[in-house]
Amino acid sequence: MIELCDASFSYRGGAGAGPAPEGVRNVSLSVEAGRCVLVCGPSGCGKTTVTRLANGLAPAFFPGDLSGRVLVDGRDASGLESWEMAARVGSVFQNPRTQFFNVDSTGEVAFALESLAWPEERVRARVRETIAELGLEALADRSIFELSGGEKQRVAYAGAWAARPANLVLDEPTSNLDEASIEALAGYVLEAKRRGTAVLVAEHRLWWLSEAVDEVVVMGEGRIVRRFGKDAFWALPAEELAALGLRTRDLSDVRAAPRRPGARRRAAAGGRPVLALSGVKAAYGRREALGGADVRLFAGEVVALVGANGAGKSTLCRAAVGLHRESAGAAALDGAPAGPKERLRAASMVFQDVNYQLFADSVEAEVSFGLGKRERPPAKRVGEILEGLGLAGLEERHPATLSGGQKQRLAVAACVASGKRLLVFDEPTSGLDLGGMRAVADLVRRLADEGRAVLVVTHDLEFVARACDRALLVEKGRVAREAVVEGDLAGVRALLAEAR
Ligand SMILES: Nc1ncnc2c1ncn2[C@@H]1O[C@H](COP(=O)(O)OP(=O)(O)OP(=O)(O)O)[C@@H](O)[C@H]1O
Ligand SMILES: Nc1ncnc2c1ncn2[C@@H]1O[C@H](COP(=O)(O)OP(=O)(O)OP(=O)(O)O)[C@@H](O)[C@H]1O
Repeated sequence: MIELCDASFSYRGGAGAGPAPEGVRNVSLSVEAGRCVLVCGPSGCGKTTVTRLANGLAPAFFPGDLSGRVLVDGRDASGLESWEMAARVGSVFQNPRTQFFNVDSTGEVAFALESLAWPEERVRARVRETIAELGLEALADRSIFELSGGEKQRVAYAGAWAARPANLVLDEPTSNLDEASIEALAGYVLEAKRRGTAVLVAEHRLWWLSEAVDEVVVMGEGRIVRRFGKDAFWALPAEELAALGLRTRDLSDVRAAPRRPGARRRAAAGGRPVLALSGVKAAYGRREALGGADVRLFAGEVVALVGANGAGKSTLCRAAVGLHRESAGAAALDGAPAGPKERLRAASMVFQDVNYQLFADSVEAEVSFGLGKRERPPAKRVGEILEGLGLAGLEERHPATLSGGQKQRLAVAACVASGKRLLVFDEPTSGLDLGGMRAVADLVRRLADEGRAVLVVTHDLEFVARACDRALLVEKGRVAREAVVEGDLAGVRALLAEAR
């Protein structure tokens, strides 16, 4: 059982402008055994901070001032040793990469059990059982560094689940997962509840929790602003959920924003693509990740790369912009053969894990970081980009102190400021609330309408509906099929169904 009693937390050194600069204020909630409480609300409202209080990371790893009380199984969290906390609370972080203590996946699943000093035989048996239960056989004994984003998230969940802790704390556990894995996770949460586990989840995306959730706590600017029981929450009209920044998988945007036919016509007429990849192969050591992928991307269009976790989407993007050298195949920019270096010069990319690409010491400096003097946008343009992505007021903040969604939008801002013609975004809306997703979608759309070519890896159907012209299904390292985005997204849905 997890209880927060009038808990307030301010990050030390985190004070500054922007929403909820102080972390969270006067939060009271309780998650009883066998129940699931969802914490939601717009980006920066304090969801992650609530999960950090529940698993003791704040203040143990995130220094700050805590008042009020946090109780885990009736014990004051501040009095629990870190191993005791780990034994009681299994956690999945917003960014799974930051939670691994081991370099291999199986070691990571065993880690919590070893910390509890279980005998070796018992650890082995439980690890085997957990891997089988979660269907992770293909990911066993792999280097953590060599897993795709979704694969990391699944290993993180297995690590949290292995010890069958009495409490689970999940911070946006679906942000990198494909549809099948999200459904599976929903099933595990139900199973955990059935076994009496208390489950606290921070999320923007709601549909996968429709069966599991018992109580919904909505936050705004660091405080709890509303609370609902399960039935009252699901009875709320869609507009009200949208006003709270929540993602209900409303796909009506696809009708509200008719696709621009220009780019598609050019593509159909066999015009010259900005980027053409044909038969591109790429590998990590001996593991083949791309087995002959073809992509044609035209100026003025946004093309989605969809497909299962581990299908090769991120690798395809890295190869497209010259960051991962292909072992075979051809690439061209505007019809002329282009090697990796030329593509790297022509393109800008936002990585799936944006923590790898935030380098500057302020939000404002980050937007022009790495650009030559002549390429730097004027201050007014930087201001406009930040404003458009809901980051106005955070200019002076250090990027490391931003919430997950704020970091994500900052990386997008920097990519946009580069002024390059070929833009590649790897899951730019994972972990974004409705407003953030729409801001990124509209910005991406505008960039394409201005004549740029945009490639986006995404599992986010709402984003596809709002921003994309076409979707390409990546399957086992190849582009297997494509669909035009229109109407009820039937074509894209069929692609995703095939991906499973
Ligand atoms: N390490 C930190 N240092 C200083 N301030 C922080 C830190 N982490 C978060 N904050 C600030 O605390 C507030 C709450 O952030 P938190 O990460 O809890 O929000 P969130 O609701 O999880 O956001 P998101 O949906 O974007 O992940 C924000 O204003 C954020 O900028
Ligand atoms: N650094 C690496 N070293 C070795 N193998 C890797 C590495 N990165 C990815 N892989 C493997 O290559 C394959 C393709 O990974 P990639 O990251 O391109 O997939 P993805 O479609 O983007 O997945 P996700 O939706 O989970 O992000 C997967 O089998 C993955 O395990």
